[in-house]
Amino acid sequence: MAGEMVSLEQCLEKYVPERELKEITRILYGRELPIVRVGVIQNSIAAETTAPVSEQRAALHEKITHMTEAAALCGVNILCYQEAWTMPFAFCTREKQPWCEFAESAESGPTTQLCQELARKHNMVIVSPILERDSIHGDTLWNTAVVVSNTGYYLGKSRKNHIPRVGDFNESTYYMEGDTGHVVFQTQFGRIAVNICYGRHHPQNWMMYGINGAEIVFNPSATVGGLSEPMWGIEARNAAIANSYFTCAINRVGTETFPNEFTSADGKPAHKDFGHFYGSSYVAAPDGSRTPSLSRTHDGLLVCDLDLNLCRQVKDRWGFRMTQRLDLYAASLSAAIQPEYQPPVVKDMC
Ligand SMILES: NC(=O)NCCC(=O)O
Repeated sequence: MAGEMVSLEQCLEKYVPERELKEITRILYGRELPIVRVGVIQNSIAAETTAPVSEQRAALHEKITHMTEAAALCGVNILCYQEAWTMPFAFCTREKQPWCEFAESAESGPTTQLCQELARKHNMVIVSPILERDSIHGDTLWNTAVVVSNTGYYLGKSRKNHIPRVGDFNESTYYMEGDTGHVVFQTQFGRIAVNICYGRHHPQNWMMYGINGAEIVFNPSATVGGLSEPMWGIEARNAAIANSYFTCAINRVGTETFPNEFTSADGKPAHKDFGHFYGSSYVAAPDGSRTPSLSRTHDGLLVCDLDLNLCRQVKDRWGFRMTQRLDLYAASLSAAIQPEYQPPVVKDMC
């Protein structure tokens, strides 16, 4: 009906000054729940892998800028991109050039600068996983997630703790296991952490982010159907349950073809691609619920509202943290890593 009021809230927002509106909202609806709107982006590469490095990166910068604008229109507070989002996942080739040229400074490289601009413009925390070059420490390379605050400030970085040595994931010749531990970033929208890709197979890696207080753990990934798809829906979801926090699993999409053939060291013919990156990004909650997946084949932005109160509510209900027995495992693990360790196996001698 023409002239009909759309909603009470819209009317209040239009006419009541901000400070009074806060108080009115509290009286009408009770205390403000810390709902956080999270976005995750999965995407294919944006140029041929034979194009100059600067062109490939610029094309991805452009694509992700547009997708970030879409996230901003949805009111996203925290946005995370996929693993090594500025480049094709070229580590399968075992060639150093030109792929190492994608590496850039976590603190001041062009990608962090772009994220700072976007974060500031959209009042959004951005998690940006890149190939890092650390020129302070001997020009070393790392697989790193940069976290930029919603003010555009560089908050810090978290490096990939577990490096795959499986199938065509030959990453260990490019960078070493991360040395940043299990850092948690206290942002304006919640405490977040980043468990990069292969780290999702290690329950103790997820566990440490929980111990350090994370409420949301992002898992930016690059993984292919032939290898990990049956595990995909289980691991991040199980981590959310086991650690009483939210998890966001993000995988790239598409098939990336490289100029030179490589083998998978399995006696099979050489080939030029990794297989299909199956996307299927999703978000899981501490109570075991989860969103549907994004597409297996298309770029996508998943937007999800998280009530961070659920972390404590699930802790109180299930008591997984209270019953965790870290003392027991600390002692058992300290013993198990000793060279002279004898597993307590009771043998039937009859
Ligand atoms: N990028 C990466 O660590 N991939 C490893 C394969 C997997 O964990 O599924």
